Amino acid sequence: MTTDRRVLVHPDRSTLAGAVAARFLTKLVDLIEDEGRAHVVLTGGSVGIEVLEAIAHSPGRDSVAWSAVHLWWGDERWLPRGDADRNETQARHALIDHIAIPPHNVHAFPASDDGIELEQAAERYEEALRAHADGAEFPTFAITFLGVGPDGHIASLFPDREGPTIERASVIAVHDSPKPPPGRLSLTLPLLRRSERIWLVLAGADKAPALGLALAGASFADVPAAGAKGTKRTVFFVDEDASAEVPEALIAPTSYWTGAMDQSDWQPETWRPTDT
Ligand SMILES: O=C(O)[C@H](O)[C@@H](O)[C@H](O)[C@H](O)COP(=O)(O)O
Repeated sequence: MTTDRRVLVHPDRSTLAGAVAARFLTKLVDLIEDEGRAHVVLTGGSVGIEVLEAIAHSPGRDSVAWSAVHLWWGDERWLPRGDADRNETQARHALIDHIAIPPHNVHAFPASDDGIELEQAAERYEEALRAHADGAEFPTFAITFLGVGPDGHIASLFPDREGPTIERASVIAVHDSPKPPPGRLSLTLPLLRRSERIWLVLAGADKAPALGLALAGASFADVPAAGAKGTKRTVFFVDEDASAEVPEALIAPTSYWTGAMDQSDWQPETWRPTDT
């Protein structure tokens, strides 16, 4: 078993979303069979939501015992409950409204019209996490999805802000997000890194430089995606445009061949497709 980071390249974002959805459902069924329950962290962003839509449209969707799944978010935008730009709203429309998951298993961040301040909202979410920790400090996240911004941000941890380097807290209030809205809530890297599997999903040529830097050893203060590392697996699911600056050695052989790969080099026995 390796915790090395792996890059899986797909021809386009639609194929990427479909492939991640298929992997997710298969893995989730196995995890529930093995562990009895699975805590999953969702992400906002267009690619993350497309993945949720692909899950909702998958024939395997209803093969999951959703009552054994708990859904969390890696971050949230400080907007009124039900606002179309909230990650929760988009995830409900894309997937949650279409699956038989108990409402108390869906752990949304507080909203800006809940009558509390951003800092109190961060405290409340941390309390909710601790309340579902099964005797540990926090739940063990089986799979954490993360989108990646063109600047390498993940969740609401942005370069040139204090968020990526915060060690003392697990859930923080963000007041100065360069990506609107300025007010956000975010899990911090120490909490995200408790995830067994971190699945980063990104597409588009504008993501290529940040991905290349993240995989080439940039510091997570400069490129927060560089700090995303699961305890068991870290997989970057990308489309071909986003893979343009990925070191060749990190691109896992996939069912999709880019022009750069020489098919004669692939020894299928050295790569386990279920290795995610
Ligand atoms: O609240 C958010 O905006 C997300 O959590 C953010 O971290 C997002 O995942 C990235 O900005 C990538 O977004 P795209 O997939 O749309 O590029």
